[in-house]
Amino acid sequence: MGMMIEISELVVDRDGTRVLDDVTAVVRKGSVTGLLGPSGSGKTTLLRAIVGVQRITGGSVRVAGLPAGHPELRALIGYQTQAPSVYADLTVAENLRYFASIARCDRRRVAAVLEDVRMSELAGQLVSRLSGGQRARVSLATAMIARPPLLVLDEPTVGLDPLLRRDLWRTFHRLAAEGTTLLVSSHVMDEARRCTDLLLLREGGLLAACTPAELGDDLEDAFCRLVEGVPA
Ligand SMILES: Nc1ncnc2c1ncn2[C@@H]1O[C@H](COP(=O)(O)OP(=O)(O)OP(=O)(O)O)[C@@H](O)[C@H]1O
Repeated sequence: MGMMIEISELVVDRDGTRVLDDVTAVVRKGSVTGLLGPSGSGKTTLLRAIVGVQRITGGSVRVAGLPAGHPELRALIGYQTQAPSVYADLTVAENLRYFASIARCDRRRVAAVLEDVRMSELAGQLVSRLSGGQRARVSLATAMIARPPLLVLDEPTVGLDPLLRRDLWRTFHRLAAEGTTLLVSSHVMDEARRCTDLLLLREGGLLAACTPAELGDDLEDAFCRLVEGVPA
């Protein structure tokens, strides 16, 4: 299996502070890779570097064989930031139709993607009248509308109840089975179990690249030990 993302000796400084320090990692095509780490460990910054919106100090980031930020990558990557990026004064469906037209994709995708995020019943609702979790799901749907081969999702399950969370992870795996690569950040260690591959960050450094099975049964404990540098 080929690599969708190749990160080599990546260094990022933000406002004079080293935020990522010598990160080398890969994301396999077709994987559901979890990017996990405590708050402030650099997850968002790493995702930004992959999407090509982060100035980097050193090293390299390549996506589908091209340098991150290359114009050709724009159509290949769906990015969901932590801040829901949808229009409050439009309905759910209007938002999706708008993003579909920008991405020049078939409007018939709107119904399918709303079903994916379990928002079909609220299609006619104004976004300003949605809950935070519902708004986040509309935002996720906009990232998925054009069926990009790579989805980069920054904490997509924050604020969702367990059922929705489970549904979304099922959707992620269905997309992966259809050939999409997903890179999903989370600070909830429990979600690590749902990933095929894991990248663990601590204080801007890559702590481990492994599978959930390699961490053992008690993920929370394994993670704390890794972060604290305690031998298992
Ligand atoms: N715009 C910025 N300018 C300077 N430093 C920043 C900026 N944004 C974030 N940082 C710093 O970079 C470090 C990593 O932040 P980042 O947002 O990448 O972490 P994170 O792991 O995504 O955290 P969280 O889970 O809380 O979102 C933090 O120490 C943060 O203070």
